[in-house]
This record gives sequence, C-alpha cells and structure tokens, in this order.
Amino acid sequence: MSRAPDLARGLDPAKLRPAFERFGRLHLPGIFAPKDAQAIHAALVAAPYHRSLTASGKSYDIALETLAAMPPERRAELEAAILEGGRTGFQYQFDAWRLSDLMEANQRTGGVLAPLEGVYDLLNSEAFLGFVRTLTGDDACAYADAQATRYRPGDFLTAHDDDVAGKHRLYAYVLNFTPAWRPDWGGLLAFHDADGHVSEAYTPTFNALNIFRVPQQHAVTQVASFAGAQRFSITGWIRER
Ligand SMILES: O=C(O)CCC(=O)C(=O)O
Ligand SMILES: [Fe+2]
Repeated sequence: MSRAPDLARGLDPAKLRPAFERFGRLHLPGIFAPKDAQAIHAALVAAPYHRSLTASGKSYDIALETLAAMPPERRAELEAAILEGGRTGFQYQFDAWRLSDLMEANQRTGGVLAPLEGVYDLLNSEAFLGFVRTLTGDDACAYADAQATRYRPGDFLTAHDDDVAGKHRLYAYVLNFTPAWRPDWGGLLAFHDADGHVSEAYTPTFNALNIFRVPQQHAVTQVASFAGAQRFSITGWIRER
C-alpha cells in the first residue's frame, strides 16, 4: 500500500457529531478497509523505534541500542528516576517513531514504511480533516502531526491533558492497530474525571480511531508484565495554524 488509505465507507461525521459532543470523545471501530489496516499494522511492527521517556522532569529520545549498552548502574538510576516520577507526577516510557518530523522534512523512505507515510497523507487530506471538522463543528482543524508508538510490558503514560503552550492542539487522535488484546493487559486509554475516577477507558484494539478534545485529562495505563502482545498505535494531534 503506497497510496493513502481511505476512511471506511459509510462513516457519517454529521450523524456522529452528537455522540462526540456528549463527552468530547469518540471511539470509531473499523476505520480503514481490513487490507489497509493489515498493511499499516505490518509497517508498525517494522518501524525503527527509539525509546521515548521522561526522567527527572526531562524528555529523552534514546536509541534502543544505546539503552541496551548502558552500564547497569546508569540504567538502574534511570529506572529509579522513572519509577519515582510515575509515582508522583507526569511520566512516560514507550517506543516511538516520529513520522511527521520525517514527512515534514520530505524524508520518505517508502518500502515497508510506505503504509505509515500513506496514513500521514490521509491525516493531512481534505477527506480526513473535513471529516474531523464536521464531527467536531470546528473549522480551525488545519493539519495533523503523527508518531508511531509501541508500548511493551511495563510501558505507560501518566495523566496529562495534551495542552502544550504554542502547539495549537485542538483534538487528539489515536489510531489503534493492536490485533488481539485483553483489558486485563492494561495499556488502556483512560479518561479521568474531576473526582479522580476513570470516567471511561478504551481498550487497545485493531483498526479503530479514538478522537478526543484537548484539553482533557487522560492516561495510558501501564501495560501489564504478563501482557501477551505489544500495543501499536499511530497517534498525534489535529492542530490549528
Ligand atoms: O496512545 C494513546 O492511547 C494515547 C497517547 C497520548 O495520550 C499521548 O501521546 O499524549
Ligand atoms: Fe495524551
């Protein structure tokens, strides 16, 4: 698949709008044709991930080989900082590949990664942005950024609201490409309410779109040590210029 995938036929954003407006979020299964979804999944499995994490309040992108070669004492320090941060505040660790940075720099590689490049093109097409404008009633939706993510057992992203000054994020989206998952395995996209409860959580699934308004408190719960798979997504924000 080197062309951009099409959104599934029969999705009517005007009809979905009341459901989106109710809680400012929506889960839409069956977002692409099954064949396209399979090609995207294969590309997500093959993507050249790095480790994305925060430690002691700083964000790091670390090559997986660098992490593997880190002296054990340094590695233990890093892990201790991550545990401490997760206990008390905003913290994450997962694997990422920054698709939109490469696309914006015109660095297409094609080949096995072509389906992800196609998704980037779709996300920035009139077909998708128009869909989101009608779904949300928000004409300001101008473009989307994107990264591929892979969560392995132990990975997580603690509560945050996606609102970063200067980034002009209007809506967050997550395209799920995890073929088989059990809610017990964690990795849930959980929405937190003002009382500290989880008001709703979306289980990783295959070929679905989650879309939600920014700002909104949410987290990805830690993937269980016994999870039998990795959680694959393409995620980012629909932004205003
Ligand atoms: O992967 C997800 O379900 C959500 C990711 C997320 O919240 C983020 O990257 O800010
Ligand atoms: Fe988020």
